[in-house]
Amino acid sequence: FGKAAVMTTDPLNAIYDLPVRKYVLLLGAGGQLGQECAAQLAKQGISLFAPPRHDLDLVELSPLLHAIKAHPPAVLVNAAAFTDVDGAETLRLEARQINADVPGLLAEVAADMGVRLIHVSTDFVFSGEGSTPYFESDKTGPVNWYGATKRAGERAVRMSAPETVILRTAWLHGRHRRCFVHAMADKLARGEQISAVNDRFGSPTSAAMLASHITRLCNRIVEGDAIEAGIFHCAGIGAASPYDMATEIADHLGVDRDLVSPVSAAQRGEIAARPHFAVLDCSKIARHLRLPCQPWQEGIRQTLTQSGIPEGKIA
Ligand SMILES: NC(=O)C1=CN([C@@H]2O[C@H](COP(=O)(O)OP(=O)(O)OC[C@H]3O[C@@H](n4cnc5c(N)ncnc54)[C@H](OP(=O)(O)O)[C@@H]3O)[C@@H](O)[C@H]2O)C=CC1
Ligand SMILES: Cc1cn([C@H]2C[C@H](O)[C@@H](COP(=O)(O)OP(=O)(O)O[C@H]3O[C@@H](C)C(=O)[C@@H](O)[C@H]3O)O2)c(=O)[nH]c1=O
Repeated sequence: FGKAAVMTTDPLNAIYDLPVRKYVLLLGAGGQLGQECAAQLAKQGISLFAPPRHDLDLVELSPLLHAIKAHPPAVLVNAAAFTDVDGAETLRLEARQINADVPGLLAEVAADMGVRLIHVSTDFVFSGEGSTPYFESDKTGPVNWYGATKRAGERAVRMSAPETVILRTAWLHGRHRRCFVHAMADKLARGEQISAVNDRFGSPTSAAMLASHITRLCNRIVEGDAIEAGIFHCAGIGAASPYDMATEIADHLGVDRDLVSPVSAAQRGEIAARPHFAVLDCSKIARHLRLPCQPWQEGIRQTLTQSGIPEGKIA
């Protein structure tokens, strides 16, 4: 008496309603990239299982691995990660578990079951010491713990499931989660002065573009097309500093570029080291998978527009 009966249903049960070997299993569905992937996959009418973290914590992986074995998807997209670069320096074990151990275990089951894995990685696997864009075959050399765990994830996945498509991306921005682009746009729209790093370069990437490429790959795999495996760089084309991004945002808004003050990375006083020049060459994905990337400026404007900040709003 006095105790209410609690009915619990396993969220993983929903997998069994989907067409075996014809659906996409998406992890990290609540994240910046994951939300965009879920939206685009659903729009394409692809059968999808995209459990949020509160339904499926990847720290407890066995029920998921069991479900994949019992009812395999066509594709497993891993967009889940520990992405707090400074936080990873102290939460080392947690970062390693999500970024390296979990992908390795997923890859083992994917390979056993003949499921294609699409795994997302980062420009932070590189040291950033050079001054020319990185190719997929270039030597890695992470300068922080996040990058080290992501490189370990790449290695674990390739070892267990050589058929995996690894998409290395960079400096993601998008409409679904507050990011650098929104923070800068809000301040500039209020006429506030902002400071942005001008001695660090990367490849800012729109989550919408990356999700569109992932969706197209999923579509092809579900349809039974042969997709080349390996590492592919998939990012905004060109090199940009945060200062370049901020001035691009100012131009989009139609506000004075002088509101953006250049600062050095050293002046920001960050916890984790970051690569100085981690620009990605994205020609391989265009050539081999027929998925050309967009220039980084186009991506910034896409995110602003999709976030309800159209061009010249402030002018
Ligand atoms: N953001 C960026 O600039 C870049 C990201 N990448 C890579 O792209 C991919 C997507 O990143 P992005 O979307 O930006 O990252 P987000 O941090 O926005 O999303 C990551 C998702 O993973 C989830 N997650 C973390 N830990 C667990 C867990 N234990 N169980 C279940 N889910 C978990 C997070 O849950 P919760 O929502 O609760 O936090 C979140 O939904 C990652 O592989 C990342 O390394 C690569 C380059 C740049
Ligand atoms: C807030 C702020 C940031 N910045 C710079 C610092 C940094 O280089 C950049 C973006 O800030 P972030 O905090 O997002 O930086 P960071 O955590 O380094 O972002 C990284 O995240 C992980 C997950 C990745 O995989 C990387 O590709 C990269 O995107 O802008 C400024 O110059 N001024 C500012 O006011």
